[in-house]
Amino acid sequence: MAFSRVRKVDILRTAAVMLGSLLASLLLLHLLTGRCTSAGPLRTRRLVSGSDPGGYGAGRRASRVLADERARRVMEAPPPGVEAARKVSPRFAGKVSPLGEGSKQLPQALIIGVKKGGTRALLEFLRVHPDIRAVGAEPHFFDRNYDNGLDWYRELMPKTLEGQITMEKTPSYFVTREAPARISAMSRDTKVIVVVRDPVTRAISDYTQTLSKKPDIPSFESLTFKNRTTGLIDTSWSAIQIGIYAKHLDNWLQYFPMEQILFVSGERLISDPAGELGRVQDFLGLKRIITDKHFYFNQTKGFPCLKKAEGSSKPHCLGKTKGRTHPDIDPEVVQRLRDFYRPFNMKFYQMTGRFFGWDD
Ligand SMILES: Nc1ncnc2c1ncn2[C@@H]1O[C@H](COP(=O)(O)OS(=O)(=O)O)[C@@H](OP(=O)(O)O)[C@H]1O
Repeated sequence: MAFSRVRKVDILRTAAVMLGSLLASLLLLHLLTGRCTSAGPLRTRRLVSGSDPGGYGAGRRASRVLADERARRVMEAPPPGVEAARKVSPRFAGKVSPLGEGSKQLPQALIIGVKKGGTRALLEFLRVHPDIRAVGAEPHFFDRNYDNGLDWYRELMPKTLEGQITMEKTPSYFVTREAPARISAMSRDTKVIVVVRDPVTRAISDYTQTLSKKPDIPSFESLTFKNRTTGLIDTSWSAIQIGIYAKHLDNWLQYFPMEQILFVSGERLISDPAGELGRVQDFLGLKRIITDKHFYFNQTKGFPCLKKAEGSSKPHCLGKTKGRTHPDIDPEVVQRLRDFYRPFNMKFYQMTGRFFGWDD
């Protein structure tokens, strides 16, 4: 009797110990799972904007960590059937390479204009940033090639790692009526950047480019006016039309809030490239990696150049077609154009909240 009571106590004690350790294991398992889930996706911004003051090194290290993260995600990817069943937004539908070197994404940021504003300089400078990947040529997707479809467009893009920003520049988007609606249909979150320049110098620069291709065109002065004697400006001439920034911006504001549009001063991009690049990096949510250390002023070219271009250790200035000598234009015509643009410029300063100083 006594013996069987002892046995019963033993059995109960053993059962209690087993139950206890089972509960402890369950608790441990719960804690571990909870921890993994709450870690969530690795955010690039946190990685690149950490306190490591390593400049380029920090950015590259961040990209390496991101590559590891990408590899981990590929390893953890659900079976193909499960993934296919998920509704994937077009932006993230790029194929992931089995080697983990990235995938093509639709751009999250675009340089939309203006023609002759300094768009090439801005893109070349931005490409130095380790978290920006950009296509070199102008895709002209939202104006000329829209019928080719988003898959065609995505295919043009360079591969990116998680957290890197894909960009392209096509300066004609700013003046293309359909562009904002189309870009918004791709993604309402797209960030757009407009490099603006004094509309009078911009018009002359535009004309200089056309003249270099077709030396027989009429003079700038004669193209400017519908009727020179009455002084009526020909606003249908694209060189003039493009500079009515307030009008084009109105169209963009139908689709994008002002916070998603950044205006870069084409003049300051030349006089203080690092300053303007600082604003652009902030706008894109990137660490300010491109600083004045990256530029030098090339006296022969008369423009700022990169000490090291993207993927090279050599200094790099833009090509011969950037920074052309402009023909002399009749000062009276220049003055007439200044008078013409002044009210539009004032409206544009008001709309953007930035004074560009073209009317001093
Ligand atoms: N760093 C640097 N180097 C050379 N050129 C520079 C630079 N920064 C701005 N710019 C100005 O860029 C003007 C050309 O603008 P875009 O690149 O937008 O032209 S285009 O629309 O792509 O044809 C070009 O216009 P032009 O001077 O009339 O040729 C330049 O004034």
